[in-house]
Amino acid sequence: MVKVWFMDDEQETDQRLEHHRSPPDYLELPELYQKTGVEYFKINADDYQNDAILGELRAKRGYTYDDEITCSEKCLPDYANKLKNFFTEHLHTDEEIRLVLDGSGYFDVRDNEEQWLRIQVVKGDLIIIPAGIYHRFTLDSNNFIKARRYFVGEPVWTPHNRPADDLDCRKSYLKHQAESFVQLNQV
Ligand SMILES: CSCCC(=O)/C(O)=C/O
Ligand SMILES: [Fe+2]
Repeated sequence: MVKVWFMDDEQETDQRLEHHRSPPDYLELPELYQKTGVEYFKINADDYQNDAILGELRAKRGYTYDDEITCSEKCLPDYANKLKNFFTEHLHTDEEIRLVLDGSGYFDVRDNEEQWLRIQVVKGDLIIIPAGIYHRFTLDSNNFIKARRYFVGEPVWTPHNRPADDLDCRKSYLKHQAESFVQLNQV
């Protein structure tokens, strides 16, 4: 099962370590969604083409493009540079959808109080990172992940490094999160 935790503030040690707080402070998935809008689904990675949850997601959200990315020193062209860019805090104008087929890694997302939440993804985890949220990605100490990427229309992978607060997608994201917070607190 996917694990999510608040990160420590340690910046001198290896980004591939777990970076837990002391004591470790975990979040459940509903809390992750409330704080960030990140969505999570469990998929059968060995037979993802026939997975009903993925099929429904693809139809409902209109994913028309998919491909595969393998991040390892051997498989990823310009490995060091790409990993450096993945770990630079950024956002995208579209959702980032990743299904892990093999290996593992960490997606870090900023919560509503600017704290880093670390999402550990392993085989079968599908996450949807909303457009406009600041995030980053790193391999863990296994140095290997293979994932499928999904997109609506022609894929745009461009990362907008922080600060990117003037982008419409950032404003929409913040508005959506603020409205969800109000709704939640009215119940
Ligand atoms: C496991 S996919 C590599 C990371 C990536 O594509 C990305 O955009 C990170 O923010
Ligand atoms: Fe990204």
